[in-house]
Amino acid sequence: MTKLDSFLKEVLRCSNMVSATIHRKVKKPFTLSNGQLIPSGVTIEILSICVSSDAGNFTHPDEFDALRFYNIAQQYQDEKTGSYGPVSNTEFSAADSRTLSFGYGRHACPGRFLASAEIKMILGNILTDYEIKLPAGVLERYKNLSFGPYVVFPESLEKDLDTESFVVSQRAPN
Ligand code: HEM
Repeated sequence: MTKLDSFLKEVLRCSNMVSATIHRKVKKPFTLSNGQLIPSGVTIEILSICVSSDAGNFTHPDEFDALRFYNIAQQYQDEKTGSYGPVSNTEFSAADSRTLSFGYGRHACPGRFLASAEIKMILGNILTDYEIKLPAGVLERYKNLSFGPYVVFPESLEKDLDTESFVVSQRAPN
């Protein structure tokens, strides 16, 4: 399960549905350390995609590494107890300042634990009951398209999703 956790966290790090999270309406004006005034009434947001792809946070941040967080967690594992300790933040459902996938701090997503459990149940069923493969001749995943702050399927893929993009067949019962 720790490897699935790592895989899911890396999927959100690399292919989040949005490139910006933590939107806030400014109630009182304030000034940044570079002198820029942020007036009241405007909406600000954090470009989380810049945080999660920062080389200061992750080695080779542009690569998809399914075991990235699993390997980070190993560094924090207590040899005696086997637990990973609170500092690793490598669980899929952790609100993590290096990815911001679920936000961070007081307003971090409260639904992340439910989302994590649901996604794992769905994936568990798919992996148990189905064979999944790319269509013949296709060797890599389609490229994400960005539309404003949103990451969307390429238009052609939406049409083909059921038939061609993933060849899915149900396993015969044992
Ligand atoms: C993979 C699935 C999900 C992702 C990636 C996600 C991500 C986020 C993000 C980035 C925020 C903004 C945090 C902020 O502004 O600081 C948020 C807030 C929130 N999410 Fe989720 N979320 C997911 C699933 C869910 C589910 C399943 C629920 C409810 C059952 C939920 C309920 C909420 C609520 C109520 C807030 C507002 C929290 C607040 O403002 O205090 N989310 N979520």
